[in-house]
Amino acid sequence: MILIGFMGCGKTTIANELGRKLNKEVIDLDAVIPAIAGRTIPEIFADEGEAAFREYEYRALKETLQKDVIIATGGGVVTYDKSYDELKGLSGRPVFFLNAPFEDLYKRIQQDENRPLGNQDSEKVRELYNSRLDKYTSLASREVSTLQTVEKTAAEIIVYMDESNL
Ligand SMILES: Nc1ncnc2c1ncn2[C@@H]1O[C@H](COP(=O)(O)OP(=O)(O)OP(=O)(O)O)[C@@H](O)[C@H]1O
Ligand SMILES: O=C(O)C1=C[C@@H](O)[C@@H](O)[C@H](O)C1
Ligand SMILES: [Mg+2]
Repeated sequence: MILIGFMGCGKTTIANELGRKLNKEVIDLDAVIPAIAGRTIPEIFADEGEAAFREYEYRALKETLQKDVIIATGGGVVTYDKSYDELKGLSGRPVFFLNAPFEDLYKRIQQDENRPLGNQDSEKVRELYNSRLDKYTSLASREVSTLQTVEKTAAEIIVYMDESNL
């Protein structure tokens, strides 16, 4: 399964919880990218720019989709057409859009410096969120709120998987 959604929606956290519960390997694209690029996410943004970051992210996505693992994507994966098309073309693999009100997401991402695009003033980040919403929705097999505990979110996803025989 693949988890998508804006920064701070809980993709990494929920993927790890699902991995524990389902005893399945978890791969976070934000961890694969620095391994491919040989530098951290903020370094890639600062030295090579966002376009280069999106290409690394696309390579990380393609490589990881070969494996039967739980995938936590980065918040902006949907903004790059090649990555979007890759996700759109998946069949038989559920894509969960994790979501919460923008104000909650913004609060959650302030404690972390690994998100250069999240460390801007709230109106800029809100614009980014609004510009991505349709893309998350159009890729989603199911939207799940993370305005509930991590355990409840993971349980909701597992019920959906069971009911859909996935
Ligand atoms: N109900 C919740 N579900 C998931 N995460 C939550 C929840 N409440 C608070 N958080 C917190 O939100 C923060 C962001 O979560 P996380 O890093 O999993 O987001 P993400 O979607 O992976 O973001 P990014 O796109 O930047 O990788 C974490 O500190 C997490 O503990
Ligand atoms: O929303 C985004 O554009 C990003 C989210 C993070 O997960 C990282 O992938 C990176 O900071 C970019
Ligand atoms: Mg993450």
